[in-house]
Amino acid sequence: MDRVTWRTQVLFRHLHDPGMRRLLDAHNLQDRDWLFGLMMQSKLFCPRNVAGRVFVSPDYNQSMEQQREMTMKRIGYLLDRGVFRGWLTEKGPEAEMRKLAFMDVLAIFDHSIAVKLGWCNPVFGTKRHHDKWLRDTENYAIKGCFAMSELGHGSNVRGIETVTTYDTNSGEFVINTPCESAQKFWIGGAANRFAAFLSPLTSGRVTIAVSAVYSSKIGLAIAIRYSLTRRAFSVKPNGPEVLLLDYPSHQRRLLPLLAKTYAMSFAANYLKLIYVKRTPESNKTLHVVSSALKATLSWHNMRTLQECREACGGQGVKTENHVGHLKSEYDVQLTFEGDNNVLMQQVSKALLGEYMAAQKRNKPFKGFGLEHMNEACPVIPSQLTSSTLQNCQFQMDAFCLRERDLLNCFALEVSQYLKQGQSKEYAFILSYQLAEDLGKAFSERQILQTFIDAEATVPAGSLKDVLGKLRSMYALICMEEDAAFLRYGYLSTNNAAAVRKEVTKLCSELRPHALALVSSFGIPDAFLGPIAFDWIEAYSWSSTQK
Ligand SMILES: CCCCCCCCCCCCC/C=C/C(=O)SCCNC(=O)CCNC(=O)[C@H](O)C(C)(C)COP(=O)(O)OP(=O)(O)OC[C@H]1O[C@@H](n2cnc3c(N)ncnc32)[C@H](O)[C@@H]1OP(=O)(O)O
Ligand SMILES: Cc1cc2nc3c(=O)[nH]c(=O)nc-3n(C[C@H](O)[C@H](O)[C@H](O)COP(=O)(O)OP(=O)(O)OC[C@H]3O[C@@H](n4cnc5c(N)ncnc54)[C@H](O)[C@@H]3O)c2cc1C
Repeated sequence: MDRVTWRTQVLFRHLHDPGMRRLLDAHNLQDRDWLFGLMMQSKLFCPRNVAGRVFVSPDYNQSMEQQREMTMKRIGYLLDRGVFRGWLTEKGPEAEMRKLAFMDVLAIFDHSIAVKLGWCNPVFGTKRHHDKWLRDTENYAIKGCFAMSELGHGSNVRGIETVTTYDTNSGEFVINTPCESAQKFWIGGAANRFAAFLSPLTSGRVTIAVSAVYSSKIGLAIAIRYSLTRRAFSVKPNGPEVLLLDYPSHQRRLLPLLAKTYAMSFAANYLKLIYVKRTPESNKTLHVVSSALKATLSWHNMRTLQECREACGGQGVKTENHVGHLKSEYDVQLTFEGDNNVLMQQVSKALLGEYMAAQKRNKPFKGFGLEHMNEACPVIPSQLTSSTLQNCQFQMDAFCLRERDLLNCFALEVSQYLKQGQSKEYAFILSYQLAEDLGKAFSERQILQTFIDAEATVPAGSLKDVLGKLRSMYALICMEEDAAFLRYGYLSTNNAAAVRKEVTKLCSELRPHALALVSSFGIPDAFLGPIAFDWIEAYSWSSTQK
């Protein structure tokens, strides 16, 4: 890599706008940096010096038992420094947001420690149980686990077969496993009458959704930094080789994913807020939104990591460059805490329920953000100019039109099956394609709304201008990628061509900001990999012999 590029990189590194980091991380920035520092200063987090730069990352070459042992030692180190103070015993949004911030940071270091901390100490029950168990659980004096899934049933919780009866004589619960398929399975850390019983699952879905976004950020920070120093092929004889991110094709592979990651970062912050401010009345909405975002953000993460891994070529496969390894670590998030496809059914099922209720009571739509359906149906202009395409009202109109039409079609199809004599459950199952389209439309409209809300908090200026480009990139790449826009006629083929052209234009407009945008992720250099920096130095013969 030529020195000029590298010097520019070093200069550029501090050009990221601290305001953008504040907007993305949104809360507890000082707590986050404190915890990053705690991890970077301890040998337990495997600091490694590569060409004068320190990286921290678990040693994934250790055996499972060794890795488990190291995870517990790291937890002990963090416990002694008060990281878990109040996690279970302090109530209220402030304490929960601090815990969520720490979970974000821990997940950036290692998926396993975050899962261990986030899930393996659930304490359900009433005040009596909490008074007795929470303090010792928070101090890791006792460890719990959550044994809901069974060999025969995971998604279908109604189907679990274990039977618990209370023996009044002995004052004990008798837990009976009536058959092989009832054996408890997948009990994390092992070694709950229905909605209320399931609502504790929501906290896990919130933390999975948020951690998935941070995982995407790690992948993109590494892949985009690498694409700003890696060169391949010249375009004229004896000319310099071209920087990867100067190839329009490479921009098209990474920059729409960058825009989506920004959008989903705002959505994740919104999800945390509605979670910490939950009430019994908001439980259902929280369940539906957390189901939609857990599925959408974890799917996005896997797609982003795959693209970033390929964008780094062979270097993306090396464990120390994280991207390939993150794919295997985070794949499970599409399944545990609720299979993504099953959770997306919860979304379409709830929207259908709201639709039927509004029709039955002949009242306006209320809830799940469906209030837009009480307004006049949006009209998409026949000619889409660049300024129209980048206009947020047009973008929201297009997303609302898609959601409104799909919900109407879905409800109609289900009612037709009911008229044919199908049961409600089977009518729902047969209408799965519209249900899936609707779940996607709901999720993407939610995400766009949180982007627009975050953008509105930023005063006019260069930061707001870049955010506007990112929001347009998010909205337009969603329109380009979702066949529903053409299939159901929300966009004409000419309009679709205009959308595709505008995405390419936005790639070239965002290209100059790429390094600043990934530097605003709030992830210290030590948590990235060598190829994000001076990789020739990192892999030079002299460095590798140390
Ligand atoms: C780096 C990592 C990040 C940090 C880590 C943090 C740690 C935390 C996460 C990590 C976890 C690691 C270990 C993994 C643990 C697990 O996997 S635990 C087990 C998870 N299992 C599930 O999630 C099971 C999925 N299935 C279900 O939840 C249910 O079966 C169902 C599909 C939702 C219900 O289906 P069904 O039987 O058809 O009933 P419905 O009619 O659809 O629902 C009944 C009503 O209940 C409402 N409801 C359902 N769930 C909830 C909920 N969670 N909260 C609130 N309300 C809920 C639903 O909306 C229905 O309401 P009405 O329509 O109004 O009746
Ligand atoms: C690493 C790990 C840790 C875990 N930790 C825990 C834990 O601590 N506690 C706990 O209780 N559980 C835990 N689980 C279990 C986890 O919650 C279940 O794996 C998850 O809920 C999915 O259930 P399942 O594996 O039975 O898959 P299934 O429900 O059998 O799903 C298999 C496939 O069927 C599809 N499918 C299911 N239902 C439908 C439907 N109605 N319509 C269409 N398609 C459908 C799904 O989309 C999926 O593709 C863990 C799992 C793993 C992998």
